Formats: sequence, C-alpha cells, structure tokens
Amino acid sequence: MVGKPTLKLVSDRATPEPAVLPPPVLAVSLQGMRFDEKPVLGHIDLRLNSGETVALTGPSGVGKTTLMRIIAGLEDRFEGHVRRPDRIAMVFQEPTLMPWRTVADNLRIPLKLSSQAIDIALEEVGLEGRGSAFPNQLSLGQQRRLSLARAFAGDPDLLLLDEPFVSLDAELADEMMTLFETLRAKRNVATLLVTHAKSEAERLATRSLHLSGQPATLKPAS
Ligand SMILES: Nc1ncnc2c1ncn2[C@@H]1O[C@H](COP(=O)(O)OP(=O)(O)OP(=O)(O)O)[C@@H](O)[C@H]1O
Repeated sequence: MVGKPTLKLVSDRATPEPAVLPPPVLAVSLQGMRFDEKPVLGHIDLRLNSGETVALTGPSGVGKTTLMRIIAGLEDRFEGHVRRPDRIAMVFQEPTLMPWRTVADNLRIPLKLSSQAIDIALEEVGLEGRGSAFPNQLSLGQQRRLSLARAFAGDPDLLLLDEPFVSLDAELADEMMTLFETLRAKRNVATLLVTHAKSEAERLATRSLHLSGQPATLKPAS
C-alpha cells in the first residue's frame, strides 16, 4: 500500500524572526504648551524605552520642569498626547519627605510597603535601623538617600529625576550618583534626568536631549 505523500519544507537558510520591538515605556507627542498665552513648549516627540536613561538639558526657564510635569500627569494645559506607564516615581531637587512622619512611614504611606520591604529599601541605601527616626534627624545626604530609596522602592517603570544631585558638594553628589547607578542596575526602569551638569549627563545617561528655543523643542544634545 502506498502511503500519502508527505510534504516536507526544506530551507537552506535560517529564516530570521521578524523584529518585534517592545512598545516604548513613555510616548510623548506634544503640539504645544502655553502659560497664559505665552508659548513655552513647541512640537515635541519623545519616546523612552525600558532600561534607558535619557538626560534632558537646556537653559534655565526653557521648560524642562514643565515637560516633566506634563509627563508625570501634573500639568494638563497642553495640546497633544502622553502615553505613560502606571508606575511613575519622581525625585526633585529637594527631598520631598513628610517631616511629621518617621522614615519608615515615608515609605509605608505612599507606597503601601510591608515592614520587610521597608527594611530592604532602607538597607539598599545604607539607612538600615533608621526607620523610626524622623527626617529632620537625618543629614541632608541621608534625606536624599531616603528620597532615592522611596523612588525605587515602588518598582517604577518610569523614573523622573529633576536635578536630584544639584547643590550638593562634589563628594556627596558622587556618592548619590553611585547609589543611583547601583539601584538602577537591579531594575529595568526608564529614566528621564533633568540636569545642568554635562559631566552628570555623560556619566549617567545613555543619550542626551537638549531643550531650546521659544517655544522650546527637543534636539539630540551635541
Ligand atoms: N505655573 C506657571 N504659571 C505660569 N508660568 C509658569 C509656570 N510654571 C513655569 N512657568 C514659566 O514657564 C517657563 C518654563 O519654566 P520651567 O520651570 O519649566 O523651566 P526650567 O527649564 O525647568 O527652568 P530651570 O532650569 O530654571 O528650573 C518659565 O518662563 C516659567 O516662568
């Protein structure tokens, strides 16, 4: 009895898998932004992928913080569209801690962390055993470390850093940057970092963008 012929597909070269890129963590498409009729931001397209750190530079007053606030969902006076992840953390120049709450509560209340997770977060930034202290009992450097701990402890997909290392002496700035690098290495977070310091951008960022003009637009930094 003759069996049914079988069809065998033979290929002499490996067929490449189609490249499927994951969607960006953040997609910003702005047509413009005005404050009281004054145009501040112009046409801006910005995409951030998981795991990359993008530095955002530009002269004072150009609109960097305004762009960060739009991205964070804190500003809605703009034309355009922002697709952002649910888990976003922000770190500002000054540590925004609740002074009337303990160190542990500063992590527990906004992030709803367990005691064990709080201990781990504090240990990561060298503040183990300081959970019952109040923020004003910490040094400035420790307060900044707590701010970074809080930002990372929520396991954000997007981290917005607005000049977090400014006005620190060189040694403390270096310590904070090293800490940031250590925390970042354990996660796949996308980071947008506003900075005036070229050395900071060169050290921490995978690429740099420059905001300039009036209304301001984005270009790759030279
Ligand atoms: N709430 C507001 N109402 C009106 N104008 C504002 C408001 N916030 C910012 N501006 C104006 O928008 C412009 C951009 O301000 P923004 O704080 O975004 O600049 P920046 O680039 O972050 O500056 P810097 O580097 O000095 O922090 C400035 O001219 C500022 O005066």
